[in-house]
This record gives sequence, C-alpha cells and structure tokens, in this order.
Amino acid sequence: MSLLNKKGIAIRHIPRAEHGMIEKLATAGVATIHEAQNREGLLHHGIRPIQQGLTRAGNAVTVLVTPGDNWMFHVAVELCQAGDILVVAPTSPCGDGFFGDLLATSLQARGVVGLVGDIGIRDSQTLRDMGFAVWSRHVHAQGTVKESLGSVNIPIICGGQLVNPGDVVVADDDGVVVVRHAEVGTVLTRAESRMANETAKRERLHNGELGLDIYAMRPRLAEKGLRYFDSADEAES
Ligand SMILES: O=C([O-])CC(=O)C(=O)O
Ligand SMILES: [Mg+2]
Repeated sequence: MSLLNKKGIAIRHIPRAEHGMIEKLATAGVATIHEAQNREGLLHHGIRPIQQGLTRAGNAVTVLVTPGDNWMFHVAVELCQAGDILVVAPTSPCGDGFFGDLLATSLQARGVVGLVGDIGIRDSQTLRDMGFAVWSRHVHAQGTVKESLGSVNIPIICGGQLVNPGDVVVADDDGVVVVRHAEVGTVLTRAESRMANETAKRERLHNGELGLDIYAMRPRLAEKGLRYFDSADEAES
C-alpha cells in the first residue's frame, strides 16, 4: 500500500546515493539535469530560492506537515545524515513560516545541505547570513504550532512532483529538480554527455558561428515560411 501523504509515520532508513555522484549532479545543475531526464522532474516555478548563487544537491529526507504545524521538523532532524536535503510538503497549501534559523542551525549541525519546501519560511536574512540554502514557495513571519502529526520519509508531493525519500534533489538559481534514486547513474551519464556537447557548442558560438548554421536551421525556417526583406518598405509593398 502506498504511504503517500499518510500521517503518523517516521521511517529511519532510506536509500542514499553515493556522495561523488551527488556532487557531479550538483555540477551539472538543474537545467541540464532536467534536459537529461527528458524534461521531467522539475518542481513548480513557485518554489523559489531565498538566496542567489548557491547550488545544493542531496538525498531527500521527506517531511509531510500539517498546515500551521512544524512539529515534524524536529522528528526529521534526528533522522537526517550529512549530505541530506530536507524536502517538505504540507497536506494542504499553507504559507506560514514553518522554518527559520533555529531549525536550520539544527540541520546544519547534522550536515544537511539545504531545505526545499512547498511552504513558507522565516528568518530569511539570517538563513542567508548563515549560508543555509532554502527554496520555498513563501516567505512569511507567521509562527506555527506543535500539535499535529505529519510524517517523515514517506513519498510526498512537493511543488507538484512526487519526491520519494532517498531521491536526489538538486536546487540552484534556476529552480529544483528531483532525480529518482534508481536513475541517478543513468541521468548523470546523460547530463555529462550533454555538458560536453554544450562545451563544444559554446566554443563555436564564442567564435562567432551562428546558431542558424550550427543547427542547420535555414531550410526549416524557409519551410515554415520565414521571408527576408532588405527593408520595411519592401516587406510592405
Ligand atoms: O522555531 C520555529 O517555529 C521556526 C523558526 O522560526 C526557527 O526555526 O527559527
Ligand atoms: Mg526563528
């Protein structure tokens, strides 16, 4: 039976990808990984970085929270290991400030690399100052309580994407992408070949070659009906 969105569960052991693979996925970045997995796995663009210039990748420890209640973060902290990234979703939309610098300090002490949440967070300036990277849908000071159970390390839907505990989540200035645990190796191979291909293209573009020629676009543009004129007068006549 699927544990998706089931409350009252905390799972201790999850699969984790090898650190070296995670580092390489971080180097590839969100856009390349998204392309390498056939444009799948992106979280909704409403999940935004609160900082600029930081890339984070880690094994997802998932947290399901009840709206307005951040109790489960404390359960999650204990189950985190170095190299994990916390991925949080509420059972229904809520922009309250579930997470701030105190919880971030606790996660940082365990080596957690960042947080991705379809939630609100607060203490945003302090989080930036301490270098704890966060991607969230909202920033809001509204406090939360500790009364209701959610779950830790069950499959959740975050930013419209299914995230399983142990999937690798990569986040940078462009957004957030999830890579299935079982697909890490394949996606990495494809991402690396894509990066090599882009390096070659970048060199040619840098040298002034036109995309129109490199990608042999002229016949197709003509086929679609693009016409060139020497002036607006000629086009209007
Ligand atoms: O403690 C809370 O409820 C959330 C917060 O502001 C913090 O972690 O600093
Ligand atoms: Mg706080």
